[in-house]
Amino acid sequence: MSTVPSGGKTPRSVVRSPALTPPADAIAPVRHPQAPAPGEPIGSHYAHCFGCGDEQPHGLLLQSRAGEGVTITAEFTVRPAHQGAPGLAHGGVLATALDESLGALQWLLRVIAVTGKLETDFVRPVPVGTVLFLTAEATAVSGRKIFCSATGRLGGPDGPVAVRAGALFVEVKVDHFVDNGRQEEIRAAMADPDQVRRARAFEVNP
Ligand SMILES: CCCCCCCC/C=C\CCCCCCCC(=O)SCCNC(=O)CCNC(=O)[C@H](O)C(C)(C)COP(=O)(O)OP(=O)(O)OC[C@H]1O[C@@H](n2cnc3c(N)ncnc32)[C@H](O)[C@@H]1OP(=O)(O)O
Repeated sequence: MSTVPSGGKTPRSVVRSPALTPPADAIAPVRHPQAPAPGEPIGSHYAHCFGCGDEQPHGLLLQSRAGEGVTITAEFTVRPAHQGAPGLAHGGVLATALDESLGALQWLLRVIAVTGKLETDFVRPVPVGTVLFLTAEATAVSGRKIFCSATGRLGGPDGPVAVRAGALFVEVKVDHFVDNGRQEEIRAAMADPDQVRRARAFEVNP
C-alpha cells in the first residue's frame, strides 16, 4: 500500500490499493520530445468526448495545459448539469474530471492509454459555479502500465483540496477503439482527417 498526504481539511492519509503501487523495476515517465511546451494548451482528443470535447454541450468541457515534466494542469467549471445533490457536483462527474485530466498526460507521453483503475477520494463538497483546478502527474511506467495521480482544488491552483485520484492507465493501440467502438462513430472518426491526425499524434513514438 502507498500512503500520500491528503492536504484535506484535517490531516489524513490516503491509502491506495496495491495495484496502484508501481513494481520495483518501474521506470520514471519520459516526456516526449514533441510534447506541447509547458503552458501550452492541450486540445481535445475527440470533439465528442464527455470530458474534454467541445461538441458535448453537457460535458465537462475540461481544458488542459501542459506542465513541466510529465504533468498537466486543467480547469473545469461545475455547471448546473453536473449536480448530484442540490447545488453540489455529482461525485461521478468529479471522478470524470480526474480521469480526463489523467488522460491528458498521454499528450506528454505520446502514447494511447485507457483507464484500467481509478481510485478517488472526495475530500470536500464542490458547489455549482466552482472552478476546479486540477493537476495530474505520471509517476511511473512499467511495460504498458502508466501509474499516475491527480488532485483537484477549489477556486484556484492554491485552493483547498476537494478531490484526489490515483490511477493505472494501460497503453493500447488505435485498434482498441476501432475494434470495440460502435461502428457509426468509428467510421465518422476515421473519415475526419483532424481526428486521424490527433490519433496519430498520440501513437507516434521516436
Ligand atoms: C482514427 C479513429 C480512431 C480514434 C482514436 C481516438 C484516439 C483516442 C486517443 C486517446 C484516448 C484517450 C481516452 C481518454 C479518456 C479518459 C480515460 C478513460 O476514461 S478511458 C475509458 C475507460 N477505460 C476503459 O474502457 C478500459 C477498459 N478495459 C480494457 O480495455 C482492458 O481491461 C485494458 C486495456 C485496460 C487491459 O486489458 P489488456 O488485455 O490489454 O491487458 P491486461 O493484460 O489485462 O492488462 C495489462 C496490465 O495492466 C494490469 N491491469 C489492467 N487493468 C487493471 C486493473 N483494473 N487493476 C490492476 N491492474 C490492472 C494487468 O494486471 C496487466 O499487468 P501485468 O502486465 O500483468 O503486470
